[in-house]
Amino acid sequence: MDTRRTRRGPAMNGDLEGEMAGDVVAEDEVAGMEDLEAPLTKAPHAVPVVLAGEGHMFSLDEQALEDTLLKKNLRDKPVVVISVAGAFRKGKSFLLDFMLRYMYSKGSPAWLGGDNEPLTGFSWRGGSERDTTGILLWSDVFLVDRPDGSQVAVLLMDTQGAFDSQSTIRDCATVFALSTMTSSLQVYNVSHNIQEDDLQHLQLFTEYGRLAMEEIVNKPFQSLTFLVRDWSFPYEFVYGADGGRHFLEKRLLVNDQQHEELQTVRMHINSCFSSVSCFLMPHPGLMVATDPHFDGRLADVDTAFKQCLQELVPMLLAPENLVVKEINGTPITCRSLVEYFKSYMKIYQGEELPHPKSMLLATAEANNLSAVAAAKEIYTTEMEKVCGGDRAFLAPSELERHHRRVATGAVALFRSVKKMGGDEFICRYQEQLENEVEQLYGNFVKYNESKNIFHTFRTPASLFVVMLAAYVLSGVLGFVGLDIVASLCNLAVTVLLLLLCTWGYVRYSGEYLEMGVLIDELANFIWETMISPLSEMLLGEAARMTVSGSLGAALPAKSKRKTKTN
Ligand SMILES: Nc1nc2c(ncn2[C@@H]2O[C@H](COP(=O)(O)OP(=O)(O)OP(=O)(O)O)[C@@H](O)[C@H]2O)c(=O)[nH]1
Ligand SMILES: [Mg+2]
Repeated sequence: MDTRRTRRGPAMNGDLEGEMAGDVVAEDEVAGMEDLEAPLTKAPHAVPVVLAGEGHMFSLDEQALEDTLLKKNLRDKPVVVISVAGAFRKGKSFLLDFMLRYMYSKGSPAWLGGDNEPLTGFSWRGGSERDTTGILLWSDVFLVDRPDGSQVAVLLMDTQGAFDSQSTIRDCATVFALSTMTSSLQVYNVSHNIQEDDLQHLQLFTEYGRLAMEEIVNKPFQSLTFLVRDWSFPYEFVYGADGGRHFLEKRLLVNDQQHEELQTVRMHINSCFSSVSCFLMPHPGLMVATDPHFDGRLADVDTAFKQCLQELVPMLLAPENLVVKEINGTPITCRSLVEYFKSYMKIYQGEELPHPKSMLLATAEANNLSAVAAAKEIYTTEMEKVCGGDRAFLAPSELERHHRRVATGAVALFRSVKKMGGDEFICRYQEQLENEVEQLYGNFVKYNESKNIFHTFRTPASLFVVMLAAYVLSGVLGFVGLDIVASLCNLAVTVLLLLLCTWGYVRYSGEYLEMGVLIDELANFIWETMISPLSEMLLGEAARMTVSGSLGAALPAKSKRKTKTN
């Protein structure tokens, strides 16, 4: 009997202990049928499966996940995953522990428990610092018989609260997205009201989830329930599911008078989930919210809260209300859930997904980027005026002068636009602008060079010069009797002529561009290694001769003058 007690729920209702009747069975009780006599020691507990590691990286404890889900009696059962997510310190784990009580009570009307039982299960506590980290599953997966005769495995999932002081937006988005992607029902725990920022964060996080899903189906996620805690306006919308439905209809209403921003967020939520509902929960009482010694006993909880729990928990967990997890319309078993978990996790550990950012960072980035784009636009337009398609070739020094002038103007324009993010942030974007402008200038330089007629004709000129030289050489060699070498020169003339014709055809037709590039490279090589050094040498020689000639002519005149003055 002792061992069985350890195997039952941690917050068992005394009167329910020992009862096995009903249609809900903790999985290890079924598993245990095979080896009932084996010593059973480990009490049901929360199993961390997604662990928050150093450097804001999450890792998956595959072993723990497999140990929880791949038990013989479970692995091929369709799985129902109920997750609770939302901001930190808002009673998520506390609520999950009531769900555990319900699951362990196997449908008993007295599932809520006795007045003086402390609430145990997933770790919860008072205080202002976060408690839950990563994602945890309850070690007992509950096998439930549904009214249609099918048996499903029910898994409860607790998640790290969002927006605590140690998590980045990316951390929050990852936990929320992972839990939404792997659950059939996501309970979005919000406080007091459904505010616009709650909707915006939901939009951001679900979009982050959608990115990681391979095939985007119409509705990537299943059910979403907004759970509004500490609802204070029952005179407008009554507590519970009914009031919640009316309240949500109003909150998610899309109409033409709304700003586009408000419409988009609502349409996004409707497009992401197959069903969306809402439940309005009253305040649980001051003892729950403020007493450091409160241990979860019902005696200290307000009656209205308890009444609502009696409505909420069966609404989520009663056998007839359970919805099997589906991905792309296919029901998922515990075994496939393990695989999905692994592959989703890999995507979030990789670097291919964009990093969600805080609102300020995203806005600052957007307005700095748009200022960069405007400045680049000005630079391009002004430079086009100087050396665009309809302009003639410009001397490189002149082009550079214009570049300096226009680039300075573009940077000045960037600086003059009002931007968010602070000086250091803005400087980064200014540097980016300067680099991009330099790249654009590089393109303008190349474009300008292509307009240089000498540059354009460098290839045919090089080929022609070599061809002429080979032709003359072949004549001279033939004349002195070196016929074999002369024939080789003639062959070179033919090859060069063929290359010249091919180059002309490529330029004219725009076909076989690779061949054109090869011929250009060959001609460039000839130019750089033969023609250019030779012409420089000849020009240098000619200049030297001219200078020495003019000096020679000038010297006697100078000496004449000298003698005259003397
Ligand atoms: N005001 C209020 N407090 C609640 C409610 N439910 C639970 N609490 C209290 O909120 C505190 C935090 O409860 P937890 O369940 O640990 O909250 P959590 O959302 O899991 O917190 P993290 O794990 O840090 O994200 C506890 O002191 C609870 O007594 C509620 O509906 N309203
Ligand atoms: Mg918690």
